[in-house]
Amino acid sequence: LKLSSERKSASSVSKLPVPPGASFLFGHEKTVFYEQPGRAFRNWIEKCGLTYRIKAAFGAPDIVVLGDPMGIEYLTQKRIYDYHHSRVVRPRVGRFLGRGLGWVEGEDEHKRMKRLINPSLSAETLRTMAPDVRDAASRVLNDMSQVLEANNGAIKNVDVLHWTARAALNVVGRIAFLYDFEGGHGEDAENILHGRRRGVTPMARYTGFIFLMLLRRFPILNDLPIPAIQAQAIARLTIQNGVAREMIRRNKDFVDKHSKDLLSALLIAYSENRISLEELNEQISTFVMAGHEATTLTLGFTLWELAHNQEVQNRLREEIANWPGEPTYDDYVSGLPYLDAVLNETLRKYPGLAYMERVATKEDSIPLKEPITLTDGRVVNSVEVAPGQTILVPIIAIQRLDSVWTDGDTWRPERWLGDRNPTEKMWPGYANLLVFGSNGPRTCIGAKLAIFVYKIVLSGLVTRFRFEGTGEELALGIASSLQPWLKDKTEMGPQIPVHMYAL
Ligand code: HEM
Repeated sequence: LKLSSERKSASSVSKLPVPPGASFLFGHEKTVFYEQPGRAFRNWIEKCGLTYRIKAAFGAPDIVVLGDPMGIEYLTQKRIYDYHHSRVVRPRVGRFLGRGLGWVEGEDEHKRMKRLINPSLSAETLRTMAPDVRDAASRVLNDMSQVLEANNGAIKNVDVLHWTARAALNVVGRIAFLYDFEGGHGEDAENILHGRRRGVTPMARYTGFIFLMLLRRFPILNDLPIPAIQAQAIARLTIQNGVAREMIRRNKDFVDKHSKDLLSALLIAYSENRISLEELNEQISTFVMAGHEATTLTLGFTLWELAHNQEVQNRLREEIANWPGEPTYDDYVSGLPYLDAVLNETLRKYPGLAYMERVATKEDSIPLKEPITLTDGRVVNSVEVAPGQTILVPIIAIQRLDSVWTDGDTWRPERWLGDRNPTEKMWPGYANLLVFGSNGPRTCIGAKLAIFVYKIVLSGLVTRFRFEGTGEELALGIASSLQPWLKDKTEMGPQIPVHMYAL
């Protein structure tokens, strides 16, 4: 008792500014959920500053909303091992991806897994894989060309996620797992992609609010056989019960010790008893899922924006078409500035992980760059938190702040060219965004691969095809990752419709 009251008095959370409008039952969380992703947090940043607290639903303890760049840097780079995934997020990561690198907690275990996987996703390895990435992407692009040819060069209202998912899965299968997903049209690929779709159906979203709130309050619900929760596991189980076993069966006796791909690295570790069969399976599902999903959506959002910005589309096509020969890995990293601007702008406006949520395991003092005025009038430049404190980094809100980006909701790649306003360089992380995390130990390990695959696939798409808008409107939502639904047609599931023409 003594300990807990000491901790309580050390925390300054109850004195943080709090926005108006909390409901008795749902706190601020209902507003967060029903507005477009990030919108509520942006409004509250304008009222309360970069760091404040919100009331949680069902009387759960207040949540600290941390938008301060120094605070985020401190938490994610210096102290990330003291801030764990919450009891809501962690089971969800386990269900969607598996109990692999994204799920593990504890510095030693996490570092051990990272050491095992890092070499397979390094720039050095990716450099050698360029021909395979190109080849695996071409397989899907060729399929698209054929479908267009069969339709006299034009397809109206095509869901581009159908194709970007197949491209991303086909590439990750080939280069990370020596596995042929048959252009994303094989039975395995269909099962994984179909399973994933079921996991993020609008059903999952609309039952989602009450669920999420109840889960926060009663994490034990995670273990009950609730359909919307179980649906999140379908794609992972498809992998673990089929594809992963097949990958292991085919390759375990022929591992090339010099091979740099992820499957070989995992199989070598397994054969040397450094990892268990269970871990092998969990890592495979983690990397098949994480390896294609966010890339699929980022490519999809890009095509949506290009379809609505013909000038950008033409300029991008021109830059790529004018490149002599095939760009190498390094050319893709730094030689095509407009392609890079299109990528950054899409990552800024549509971060796959819209909100990052962590829970303090220790008492801590989080330093802040922007001082805050507490409700007792004191001006401070740190937040004192107690163990168990939930902290939410509103990534999508930060990346769209008008005070930083001027027109935060506008997709405008040009903003990335030339000198940028210094305020745009405030946040730590890739391109001063938080889209891959923020350069700390738990930052996205697949970022280089994702960027490379994105650039190769997008280059192929815009040099072969032209995209136009359909007149539909997108309504973004969150089902663990940022999802595109169609306005007033959410029951149709996530999709990005465009008209597509052969060039
Ligand atoms: C555009 C594509 C991608 C985006 C936006 C993205 C975003 C992120 C973010 C924000 C995190 C940090 C999560 C956190 O700290 O809570 C993360 C972690 C992770 N990502 Fe990615 N990711 C992408 C692509 C990939 C790819 C291609 C792979 C695999 C090849 C991958 C594998 C992972 C893994 C395993 C983690 C967990 C890392 C750890 O906890 O140490 N991601 N990703």
